Amino acid sequence: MAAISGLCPSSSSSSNLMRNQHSSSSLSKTQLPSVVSYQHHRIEETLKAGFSSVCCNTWNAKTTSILTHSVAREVPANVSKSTTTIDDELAGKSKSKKGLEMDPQALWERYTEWLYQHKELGLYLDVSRVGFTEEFVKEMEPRFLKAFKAMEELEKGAIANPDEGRMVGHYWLRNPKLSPNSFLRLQIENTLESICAFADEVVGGKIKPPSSSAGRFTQILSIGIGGSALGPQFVAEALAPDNPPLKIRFIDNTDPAGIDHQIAQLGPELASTLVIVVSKSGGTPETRNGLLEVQKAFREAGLNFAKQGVAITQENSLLDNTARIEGWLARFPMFDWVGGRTSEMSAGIDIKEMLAGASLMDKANRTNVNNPAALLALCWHWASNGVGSKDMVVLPYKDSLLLFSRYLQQLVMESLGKEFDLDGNRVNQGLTVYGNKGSTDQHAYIQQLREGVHNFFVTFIEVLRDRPPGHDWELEPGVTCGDYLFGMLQGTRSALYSNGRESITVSVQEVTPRSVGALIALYERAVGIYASLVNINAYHQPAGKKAAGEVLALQKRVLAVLNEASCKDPIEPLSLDEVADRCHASEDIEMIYKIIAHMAANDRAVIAEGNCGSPRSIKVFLGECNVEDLYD
Ligand SMILES: O=P(O)(O)OC[C@H]1O[C@](O)(CO)[C@@H](O)[C@@H]1O
Repeated sequence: MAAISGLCPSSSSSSNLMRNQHSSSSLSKTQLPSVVSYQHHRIEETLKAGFSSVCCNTWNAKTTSILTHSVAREVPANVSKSTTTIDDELAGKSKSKKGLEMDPQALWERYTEWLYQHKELGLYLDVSRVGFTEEFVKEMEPRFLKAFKAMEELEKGAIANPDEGRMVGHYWLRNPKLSPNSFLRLQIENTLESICAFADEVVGGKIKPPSSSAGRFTQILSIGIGGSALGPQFVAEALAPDNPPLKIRFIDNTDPAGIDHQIAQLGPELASTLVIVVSKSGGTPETRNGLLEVQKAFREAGLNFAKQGVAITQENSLLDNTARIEGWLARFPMFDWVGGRTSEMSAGIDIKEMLAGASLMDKANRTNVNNPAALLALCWHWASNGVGSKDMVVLPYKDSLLLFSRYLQQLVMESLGKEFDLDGNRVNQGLTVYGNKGSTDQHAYIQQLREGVHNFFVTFIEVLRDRPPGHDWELEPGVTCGDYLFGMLQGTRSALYSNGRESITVSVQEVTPRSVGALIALYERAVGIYASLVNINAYHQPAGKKAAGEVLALQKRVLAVLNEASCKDPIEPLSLDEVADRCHASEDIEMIYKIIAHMAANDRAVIAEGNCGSPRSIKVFLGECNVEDLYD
């Protein structure tokens, strides 16, 4: 508990949970925003909006001054209008009144006091622009203790996913020695070795496609969805070299036009394409559909799919069995105890380096002292009141990290978006994540973040190195292209702060397999800790794959009814009411209308007469009657 008390910047203990231990700052307790009680803060959200004054007014904020400030924020006439432009952003200033009230010295103190650094990884975490108070940190301490304990148990192999009765073992993937038994350890180590060996042989041309003039694989087509797509997509985008030995493209949906597009883009290179089908369960319909479409394209091109197909899935899943029976080129396991959204480290690009980065980050997150994931979780809890009342906007200022926001969207929202807590209470928890990339977004929705509805907090992802050494040049005196990107980030951070909008900044030296692994590990852990703080299971996905099944079952009944009526002589066109009635699904009449409209739009032998704008006028029948169907 003593260590936990160190959460507070005012503590004299050297064992601070998250605070920068190496700080030389002598910020005293009285300088902290200690007047606002946490409870009051919760009840009076307006006070929260006045956080900039908490931070800005020398950390000695008085309740009255916050209220005054808060009220001022609501009275536009008293506030000089923010008229910031890109130039202002580059100058790091906002013309809002609130900006003028800042106390830069106190802000600098808070920055240095709380700055987290992981020296070996070259990673920094700055939470100074999140306004959590000393009281808040203290109040959260017991929950953090519980979360750390739960994480310790999880890493030892506890059933941390109780709804599914599963262990949660993604941390073992980057440190197999942590596995609860030697069987699992060997499984992880052997899989890693066999994936690396396979990848080397594919890249080196030892494993080659059977009938390509290229003589080696030139393309990868990855088929998967959710965690079985977003991780590889993010990592490929972040880390692929300019001219990779194999180019990678993805099918991550059941949109036929999208699938056709990917196959068309491959053209004759289909013959030298390695198709990797990723599905933990091995039965996800979208992935199955992508596979069937691609297999059809192979057949039509006279190619043998099995010789170019790789399955990554749980042993004995439908996909695994299919791949085994059809004799696919290779099969690699996904483990029951690794969730799809945390499976990024189970196969990929230069995974050893990624694993090393993740492992270092895990180690840093395993301590009760100066723990970056706990610090993130604390900020999320503070910013969203522990109930997701604010959205998390993720802004990576680096093109290659574009997909990080989408990746985090799944990781965070699928893990935290839960109806019930661990005690069975309905809580409807969550934390909304969205984002694209800076500075591109500067010319889009950041306008609203800066001046509009205040329903978010921001996470900036900063990459310190602009380009590989030796490639930079000044496009105007003293200024490089990368300086602009830097200026955009810093200017936006300042402008948001001046307007009372909180932000976190995560900085890495460069985008490398190691830093990407560390980023993934940082967020995986933060999600796990946050889930403990709000008492939910982060590791299951009860809502998952239920969407299409009922609709497709109804579609089959509609087709059967239409077929029967259309085989009569003369054909019996039916109204929608009649179809619904004969399907015994009157309550689904709207869905029946949509099914018929969709089939008619796709030339599926359904003929609908009448005006689609007035569904009640429609009469429908099949262009072709299938007599055999009647006797099925
Ligand atoms: O890897 P699978 O089993 O195909 O699942 C794909 C995705 O579907 C979900 O299970 C539920 O939507 C995700 O968690 C997962 O990433």
